[in-house]
Amino acid sequence: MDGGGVEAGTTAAWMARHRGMYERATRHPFTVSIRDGTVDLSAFRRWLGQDYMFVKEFVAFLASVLLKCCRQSDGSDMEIILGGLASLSDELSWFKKEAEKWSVNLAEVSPLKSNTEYCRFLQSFSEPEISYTVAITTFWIIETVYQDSFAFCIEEGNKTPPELLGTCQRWGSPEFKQYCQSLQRIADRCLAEAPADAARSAEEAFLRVLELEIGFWDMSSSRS
Ligand SMILES: Cc1ncc(CO)c(N)n1
Repeated sequence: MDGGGVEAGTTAAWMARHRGMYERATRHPFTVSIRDGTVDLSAFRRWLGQDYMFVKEFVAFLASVLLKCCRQSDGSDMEIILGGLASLSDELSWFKKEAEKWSVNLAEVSPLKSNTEYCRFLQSFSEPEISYTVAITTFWIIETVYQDSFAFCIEEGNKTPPELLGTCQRWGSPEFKQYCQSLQRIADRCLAEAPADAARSAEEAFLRVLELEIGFWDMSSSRS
C-alpha cells in the first residue's frame, strides 16, 4: 500500500462497477454549481437547514454503528468511529454558526421529503439484525460522497464563492479524506471476511446511499 492510501478492495470494485451512479452523487449539478460560482444561494440555505437536521439523525446512526462495532469487532475500529462521533459535536456547532451567518432559522426548518426518506433509512440501522459490516460500509459511503463532492469544489480551477469555501473545506480537506480512507479500509477488511449474503446486503446499502444522496442534492436545488 502506498502512503496511507487504500488497497484495491471490494469497495473500489463497487465504485468502478457503479461509476455512473457514483458520479451522479459526487458531481451533482448542485455541488458543481458551487464550484462554478453559479450556485443559487437560496438553494444553499435550504441545503444548510436540511443538512443540520440530517446530521442530528446521523449522530444516532453513528451511535448504532459504534454499538455494533463494540459488540462485533475486536475493538481496533472503535477509536476511529468514536472520533467520528465526537467530531459531530463540533459539526453541529458549525451548522448553528453558519445558519446565523446565512440567516437560516434552524428552529423553523422542517425536513423535506428526501431528507425524511434518508433519515428513515438511517434509523433502520438501530435494528440489531443489521450487521456491523453493512453498517460500517454505509457509514463510509455516506462520508465519502460529501468528501468527493466538496473536494471537487476546492480543486484547481474552482470559482467557488469565498463565503462558501469554509463549507467546502469542512468535507473537502485532506484530513477528512484520510478519515474516509480509514473507514474504507475497515469496510474492506469486514467485507473480505463477510459471508456472501452480508456482502450483497452491503452493496445494496452502498447503492441506496448513492440514490439517497442524489435525492438530497435534488431536494436542495429544487423543492421536491
Ligand atoms: C446528506 C448528507 N450526507 C453526508 C453527509 C456527511 O456527513 C452529510 N452531512 N449530509
